[in-house]
Amino acid sequence: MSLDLSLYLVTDAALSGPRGVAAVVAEAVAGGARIVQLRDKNATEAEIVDQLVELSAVIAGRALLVVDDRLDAALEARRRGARVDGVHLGQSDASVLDARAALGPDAIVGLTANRSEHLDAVRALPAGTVDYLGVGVVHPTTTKPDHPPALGIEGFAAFVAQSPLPCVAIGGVGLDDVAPLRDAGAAGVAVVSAICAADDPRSATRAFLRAWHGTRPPRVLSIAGSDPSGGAGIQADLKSIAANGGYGMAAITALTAQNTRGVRDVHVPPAEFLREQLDALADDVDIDAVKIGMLADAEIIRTVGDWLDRVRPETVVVDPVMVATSGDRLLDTAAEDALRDLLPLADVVTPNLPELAALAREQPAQNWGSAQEQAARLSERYGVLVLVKGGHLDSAEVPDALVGPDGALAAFSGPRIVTVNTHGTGCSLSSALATRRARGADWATAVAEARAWLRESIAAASGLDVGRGHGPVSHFAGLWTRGGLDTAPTAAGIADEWWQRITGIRRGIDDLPFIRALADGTLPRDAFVFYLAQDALYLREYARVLAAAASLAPTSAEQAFWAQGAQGAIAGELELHESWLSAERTFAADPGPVTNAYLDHLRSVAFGGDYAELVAAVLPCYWLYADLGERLGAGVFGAYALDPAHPYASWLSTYADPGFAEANRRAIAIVTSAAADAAPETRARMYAAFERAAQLELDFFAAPLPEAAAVL
Ligand SMILES: Nc1ncnc2c1ncn2[C@@H]1O[C@H](COP(=O)(O)OP(=O)(O)OP(=O)(O)O)[C@@H](O)[C@H]1O
Ligand SMILES: Cc1ncc(CO)c(N)n1
Ligand SMILES: [Mg+2]
Repeated sequence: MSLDLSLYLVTDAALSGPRGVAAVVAEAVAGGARIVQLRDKNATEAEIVDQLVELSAVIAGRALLVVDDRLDAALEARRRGARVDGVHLGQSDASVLDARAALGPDAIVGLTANRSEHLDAVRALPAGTVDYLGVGVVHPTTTKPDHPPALGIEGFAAFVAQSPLPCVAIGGVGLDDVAPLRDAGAAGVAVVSAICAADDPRSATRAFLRAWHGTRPPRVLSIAGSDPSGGAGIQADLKSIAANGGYGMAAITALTAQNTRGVRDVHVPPAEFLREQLDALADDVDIDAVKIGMLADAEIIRTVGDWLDRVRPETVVVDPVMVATSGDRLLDTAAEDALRDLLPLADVVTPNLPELAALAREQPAQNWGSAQEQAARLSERYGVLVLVKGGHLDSAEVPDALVGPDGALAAFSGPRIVTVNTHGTGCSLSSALATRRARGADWATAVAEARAWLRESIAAASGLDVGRGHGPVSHFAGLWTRGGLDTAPTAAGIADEWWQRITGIRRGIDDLPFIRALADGTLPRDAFVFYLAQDALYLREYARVLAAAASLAPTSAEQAFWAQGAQGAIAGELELHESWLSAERTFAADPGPVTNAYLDHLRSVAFGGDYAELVAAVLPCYWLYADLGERLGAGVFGAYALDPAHPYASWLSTYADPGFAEANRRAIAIVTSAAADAAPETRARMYAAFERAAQLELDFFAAPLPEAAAVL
């Protein structure tokens, strides 16, 4: 193990209290202490040997173990099989030369020093005799009653500047001293009472380490599967960690063949190789946080659990990848049991609703309140915090809650972003959470920060245009924008986003009684004729608006397209209307309130003279009718809609016509290209005009048949 002196624990039996030195050492090492000095001036040689044997077992190779002064005890403990890495000697203790000779070249030999003559003596020694100097006391302390005058931070800095060896600051070191001592050149800080007397030595140790590492990016390890599409798995984890200020590493548990539309195959390398990956890292890198994702089977899960139990990283987040988007369970029973056994080794587990139910061995919660109660039971049972994710709720808001054994500790919510690009959101959230925590945030703050980053990434996902299924989030969108690397969204990405953002409207249209009855032919004739009469009035004005778009078009091709659209609205579609309304009566109806509202919207946008905004406003009429016509013509609403004997077959065939579909594709391309080229604020106005028109399309279909309608 490398000589990491950053957090050097010196034991004190009295301060450790009834729980004992070994318990304090176990917690401090779990908190990240990487070197421990057993120091007990009152113990006998035999007692020191026994303590070294006990501490060696407790530390289990996760930290270096040295003993203060007692060279013989170190040798005896080694003879009894203990791992004792070295000794720390005072100026009046055995000579460092004897210690080096007795312990060998790989041992750790430390020496107390605090005067310039001590440095002269060290310089006179053969190179490699002493590995580090313990320099203090920094402040007056009771743990070393006979200490020399305190150096203070400045005195320590002056001494370090003269020292040929790494210097560990010792004596009265408190949390506030850590950064100044580090900045003064310390190789580490030796802490006694601030950890030995702490109620929670693990947290106290972590606090010292956070103070020592300051803004160094946390080293975050993802233990997960590979997703070649980059949206989930270790690929998403590494991007999420980096985007949230961490240094990402990854040990791969499984290889998947997947894309934005699903998983085709999974290959699971031998668990032993995963162990090799994990040990290789732990032997070399101090890992600040671990995020655990896809673990394919029980053996893989147990391998990770054994490693976690040995290494005890400061932060562990488990994202239980147990249920596929399709709802299929991804793990067999043995693996699910093994995953439950892993939970006590984690700080937080981040299940979505199906995964929460699976872990709790209960039915899926039917509402958000019961989901949080289920999470509290899981938290209580396994001693782990639960970030229950509400993304799968069919609600306009997307809630998440950080839940402990007594219920929600923090609740979060925000409007659902209407998009299909949510592949890997769970992976990304959990990795961001682990990173934010490792940067020093408390859990609730870390969740809030991770959510905010993820929201920004989801919202920007349409700009990536990756795959034709559920696309990935844009992990660096915020950084790209703030760094001037803003990538304008693509036309395809905008089409996807706009279409998704009106999902509610589209579902609303499909659910309308008018549409249902139109599809199955049960729509009363007078209701249909009323709709057609209003539509005729609408189309006559719509044709004028399209002509206005033609007059504003920036290219002749677009001018021709909109002019042709105007002609089609008057000739082609009205032909249908005249067949029902008779030529002389086609425009006889009075425009209803919705007809007026829709035409007012189009006219006001046309009057504004902004071409991009105007073509966005006319697009829903193309897109929603083409979509409806295509699905009716495909039998989505029932095969009867395809029957030539259908009472409204002429309407259905007009909007299922391939020519209309082509015109729609062309209109989408023109509008979304204009949006992609537009400034963000213009793009926002375009979308607003588009969404307003889409809503008016729904209102138009839903317009109730007036009691005394001038039905023709
Ligand atoms: N459409 C959305 N709008 C806003 N936030 C979202 C949306 N979808 C997901 N999120 C955020 O992402 C988090 C995780 O997403 P989700 O609920 O899909 O988890 P998951 O099912 O585990 O994801 P994955 O399939 O990647 O594992 C949610 O808790 C929520 O915070
Ligand atoms: C490798 C991998 N891990 C996690 C998920 C969950 O999104 C996925 N799709 N692929
Ligand atoms: Mg998930």
